[in-house]
Amino acid sequence: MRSMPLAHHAWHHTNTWHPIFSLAILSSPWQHFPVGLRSLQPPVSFSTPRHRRPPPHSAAACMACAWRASSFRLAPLIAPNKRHSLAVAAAPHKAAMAIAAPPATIYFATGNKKKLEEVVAILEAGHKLPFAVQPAAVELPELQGEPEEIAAEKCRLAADRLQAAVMVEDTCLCFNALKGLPGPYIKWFLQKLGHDGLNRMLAGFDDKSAYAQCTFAYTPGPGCDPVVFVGRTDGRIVAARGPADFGWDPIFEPDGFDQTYAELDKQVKNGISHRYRSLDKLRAYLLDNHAAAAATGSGEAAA
Ligand SMILES: O=c1nc[nH]c2c1ncn2[C@H]1C[C@H](O)[C@@H](COP(=O)(O)OP(=O)(O)OP(=O)(O)O)O1
Ligand SMILES: [Mg+2]
Repeated sequence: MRSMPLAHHAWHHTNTWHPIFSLAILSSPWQHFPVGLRSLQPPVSFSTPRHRRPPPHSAAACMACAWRASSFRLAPLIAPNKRHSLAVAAAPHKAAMAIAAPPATIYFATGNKKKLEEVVAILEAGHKLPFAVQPAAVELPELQGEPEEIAAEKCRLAADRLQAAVMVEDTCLCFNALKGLPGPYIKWFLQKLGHDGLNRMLAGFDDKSAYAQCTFAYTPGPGCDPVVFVGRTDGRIVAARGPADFGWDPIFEPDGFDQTYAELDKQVKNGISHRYRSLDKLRAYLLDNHAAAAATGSGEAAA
C-alpha cells in the first residue's frame, strides 16, 4: 500500500506501564492520559457470545506469531521481517490455533484521549476479561489508503514501536453523496473546515446521509500480520448540536435517533456506535482464541 503520511507527526511513544503504579490508580485510571509519561489502565473485561469464528488465516492463528507474541525464546528460529503468511505453511494453522491465546497484556495505542475513554467504557461494560488491556499514548501517523490497510499498517507500526501485542483503530466519516469521502481523511477536513464547513460540503446535495466507520486492527506481536474488524453506523450529517468535545460527534445523527452522537447519553452512543461494533468483533475474536488455548491448556493468558 502507499503509506505516505498526510502530514508529518512526531513518532514517539511513552514509557511502558508499570504494574505497581497501575494498581495505584485503579479508581481513576485516566487521570494520567495522555500527557503523562505513561498512561495506565487496569484490566478491563467484557462478555460477548462466542458466535464468531476467527478468520482461517490470521495472525493469531499463526504458530510463528504465537511464539513470537508469547515468548521471544523461539524468535531466533523465525526469519526476521517474514510475515506469518510467509513463515508458516497453511497446514500447521489448525494446530497453531491451540497455542495462540491472546497475550496477557494487549496495548491499545492511540493519541486520542476521547477514543480511549470510549474503548475503556465499551470493554468495561462486560464481564471480566481473561487478559489486560493497557493504553499506550502513541502518536500514530495519518496514512493514506483503504481503511483496512490504514488500520493494519498503524497496527504494525505500533507493535514495532511497543514490541508487544497491540490493537489500534482508525475512524472514518463517510458522506454518501461524496462516495465515501472524506472517509479516513476526516481528521484534516474537520480541522480545516470545522462542523459548519463539513455541513457546507453537502450544501449542493439532497443526500445528507453518511456513515461512521471504525476499523480495529490487532496483532499478537511485531512481525505478525494484523487482523482487522470493521464496524459501521449509518446516519446523517446535521447542523452541529451538543457538546463539542469529541471530533465530529455534534454533526452526526445516527439512524433511529433524533439526537446527535454528541447529544446522546454516552452509554447509548457506546451501545450503537461504529466503535462499539468494531470492537465487539475484535473482542469476540480474542475470546475465541483464548477459549481455544484454554481448551488445550496452552497459551499464556490464563493468569
Ligand atoms: O467517535 C467519534 N466521534 C467523533 N469524532 C471522532 C470519533 N472517532 C474519531 N473521531 C475523530 C478524531 C479524528 O479527528 C478523526 C479520526 O482520525 P483517527 O486518525 O482515527 O484518530 P486520531 O488521529 O484522533 O487518533 P489515533 O491516534 O488513534 O489515530 O475523527
Ligand atoms: Mg490518527
